[in-house]
Amino acid sequence: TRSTRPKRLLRAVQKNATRGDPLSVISAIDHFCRHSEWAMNVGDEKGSILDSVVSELNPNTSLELGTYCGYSTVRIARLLPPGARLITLEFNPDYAAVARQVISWAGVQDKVELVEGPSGDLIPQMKERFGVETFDFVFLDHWKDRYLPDTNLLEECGLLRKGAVLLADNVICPGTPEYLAYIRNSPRYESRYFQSHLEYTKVEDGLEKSVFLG
Ligand SMILES: O=C(NC/C=C/[C@H]1O[C@@H](n2cnc3c(NCCO)ncnc32)[C@H](O)[C@@H]1O)c1cc(-c2ccc(F)cc2)cc(O)c1O
Ligand SMILES: [Mg+2]
Repeated sequence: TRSTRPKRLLRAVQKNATRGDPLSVISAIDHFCRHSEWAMNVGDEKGSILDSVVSELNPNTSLELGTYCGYSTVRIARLLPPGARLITLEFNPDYAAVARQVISWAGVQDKVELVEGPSGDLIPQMKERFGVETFDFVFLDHWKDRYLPDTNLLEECGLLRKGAVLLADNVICPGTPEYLAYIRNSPRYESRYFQSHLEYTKVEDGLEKSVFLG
């Protein structure tokens, strides 16, 4: 079947990374994206900021919107304490199939639940179907015009714990203007911008970290 960029990325992981070694999977993907084909992973520079937010928070229950090839899924999952879990949502079955293999190559599959489907349908099912009480951490990296509606959905479904952290990728490039305007002006959030660069480039981009105040 036709080769796609995610499939070529997966082949690079299987060729260059060591099974069960998440760091080797992360660096194999970063190398592939720098030297072979750019891909929309959060990347190493913004990835280090993601790592520090996750390590400081030590979240028990995390949500990722937009798995793509599983790069940030692996970055987050490798830092989670035993018993903690990450639910990641991906509605493209081809991307989901690649991500499942990247996640298991890294050996973090026991901490990750990849659910195929659109976030708009799945978020309201988190409590009943997935036994989630509230999320401690949410990483937003899916369609940029869906950050705000999905944040409102998480609020409406009572899925954010007081003190929960939302970390949004690409708030500059491609940009998420409606989301930024909302989250920076809402009295229910305390936000901070972490300046960085678009993955594998010198273009400015950054992450917005927002604490839900309840
Ligand atoms: O567009 C970007 N990301 C989108 C990610 C989409 C992934 O998430 C999945 N997805 C989307 N919506 C939903 C959904 N729910 C919503 C729909 O129901 N529910 C579940 N899964 C969903 C897709 O299937 C993909 O797997 C981006 C672009 C650049 C970029 C910058 C500069 C450039 F020049 C070019 C590109 C850089 C980045 O870091 C970026 O993240
Ligand atoms: Mg992104």
